Amino acid sequence: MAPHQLVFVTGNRMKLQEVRYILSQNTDIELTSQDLDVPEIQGTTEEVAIEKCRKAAEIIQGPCITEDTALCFEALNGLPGPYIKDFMKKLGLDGLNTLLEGFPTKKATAVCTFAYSAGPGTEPILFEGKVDGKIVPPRGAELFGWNAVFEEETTGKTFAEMSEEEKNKISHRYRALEKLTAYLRANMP
Ligand SMILES: O=c1nc[nH]c2c1ncn2[C@H]1C[C@H](O)[C@@H](COP(=O)(O)OP(=O)(O)OP(=O)(O)O)O1
Ligand SMILES: [Mg+2]
Repeated sequence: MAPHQLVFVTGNRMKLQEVRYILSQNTDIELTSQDLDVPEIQGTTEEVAIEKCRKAAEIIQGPCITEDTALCFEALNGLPGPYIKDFMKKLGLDGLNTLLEGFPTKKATAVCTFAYSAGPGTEPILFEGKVDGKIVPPRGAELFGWNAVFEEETTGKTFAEMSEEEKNKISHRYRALEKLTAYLRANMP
């Protein structure tokens, strides 16, 4: 069987690295990438994901995948959600903790949404993966986004305290990619 080829449009090198790692463990997909920071609209995570993938397919004039990561705080009814990037930029990792001071719950869910477009003019399809945890003062190397302040529920470790292998076996991204690859297997044998 010929390997599948897929273009991942993302401006984030760490995402790309994790996606390459996960796909290389589980599939014969050959991933290429386009380093574009596609503008993101406001809306629900689903709306943001669909619109970004639609625009990415237009720009590259072909099939592609995009990915949106949201970090949803239970105490804030799901915020910052898809706006976590701006929150982190303005508040930093300590600020994410401060934000929850005074709230009884620090629970958070990491949500990864992949979108696949078969090409310009087609409706993107979404694949979602979630993992539960809570927001804690930073622990571990601060190499990727909010990894150091997200303590995963079942292990009690922050993502930053896990090896690449460990995170990529249980992460929101792994779970979303499982669904995407199952779809590709079923529809593009
Ligand atoms: O597993 C993760 N562990 C820790 N931090 C993470 C993770 N995954 C995304 N992140 C950060 C990156 C960005 O600050 C925000 C999501 O924003 P998001 O728009 O999806 O990512 P981005 O703009 O960096 O790349 P892209 O060009 O694919 O949109 O959360
Ligand atoms: Mg982005």
